[in-house]
Amino acid sequence: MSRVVCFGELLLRMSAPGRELLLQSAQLAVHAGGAEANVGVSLAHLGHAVSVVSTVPCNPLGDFALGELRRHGVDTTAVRRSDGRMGLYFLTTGAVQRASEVVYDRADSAFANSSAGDYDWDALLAGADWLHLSGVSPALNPAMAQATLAAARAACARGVKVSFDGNFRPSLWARWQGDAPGILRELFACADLVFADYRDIGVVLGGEFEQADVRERVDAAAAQAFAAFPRLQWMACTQRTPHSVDNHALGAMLIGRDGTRAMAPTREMLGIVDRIGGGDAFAAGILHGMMRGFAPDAIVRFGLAAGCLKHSIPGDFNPVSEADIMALTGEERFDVRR
Ligand SMILES: Nc1ncnc2c1ncn2[C@@H]1O[C@H](COP(=O)(O)OP(=O)(O)O)[C@@H](O)[C@H]1O
Ligand SMILES: O=C(O)C(=O)C[C@H](O)[C@H](O)COP(=O)(O)O
Repeated sequence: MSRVVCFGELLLRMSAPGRELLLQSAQLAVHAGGAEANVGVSLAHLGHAVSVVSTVPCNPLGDFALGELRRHGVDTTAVRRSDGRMGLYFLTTGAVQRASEVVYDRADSAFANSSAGDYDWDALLAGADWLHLSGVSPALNPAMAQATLAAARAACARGVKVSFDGNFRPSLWARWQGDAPGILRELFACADLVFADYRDIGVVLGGEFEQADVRERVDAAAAQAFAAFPRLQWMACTQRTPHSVDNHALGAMLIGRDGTRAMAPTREMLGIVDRIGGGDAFAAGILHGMMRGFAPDAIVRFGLAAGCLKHSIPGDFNPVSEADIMALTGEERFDVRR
């Protein structure tokens, strides 16, 4: 069991029922989420000691979010409570030719209005093996960009490994015209492991990757990332091919500075239930494989299977066990397990 600290915004997802348009009927389903918390919930189900560091408002919405994390075995004692509002996002799930859509309603949330000085990383990182961060937090505003950097630098300074998920959100950066490449470069420089593909590396280092094969683009991007960021050891990413809104193929790669190149065979996912959080479930699967000392091929197969399972589960979280994921990597069986 490892000890993992996840820093980021807790969100509530408000979603239209089934495949309805947003507010087509006067109902919304509510789920707790947020990129880094999603990773934390997965890792707690995989047996790790996880604590989430964040800020939520002192109101019933903040209580709900914390209750959901606790229900999934995540330690919430390091979550600050403050004035302000809960970050929300509204999800309309697509169907047929209509794509899914996310509308954020998170400006001036209690988390977005916190700052670097609110988090005592000496205490928060004591005994931690990994700190997990994502590109969502620095995209919120200048203070959160600094707070995320402070967390990453504190972990580096204390010998805590840093896992950083690119999670590029152009609409958040555009709200304040933040210098995404400059800030993300500083975060990548602190990371041991990044979840990023050639598009993320294109944003961070500039330039485009035009190789015909997507995996060759990832290889080229990884080579540039290892050259630019001496601390970086691993880059992992999925390759998604949407055949339609509900039917995607998902493959995955794990590339190491030492020349390791592991690929998981592509999985066809037909009749996707909910893809939001699939990337976070993948990230948690990769982290789990690394923390358990799996071989690179097994790590990437485990991560991909975790991400695929998430596509079958409504809500942001992927509350599945190691055995659930192993059942998929090992047997390729889809009948009832009895
Ligand atoms: N517009 C974009 N520019 C650069 N990178 C992007 C953009 N959109 C997504 N990405 C990156 O591509 C990767 C895959 O994203 P996505 O397709 O949303 O997959 P998933 O849901 O599996 O995480 C992520 O690392 C994300 O940061
Ligand atoms: O956008 C944000 O700020 C969020 O945190 C909301 C989402 O829950 C995660 O981002 C899911 O991300 P994927 O796993 O890539 O689908």
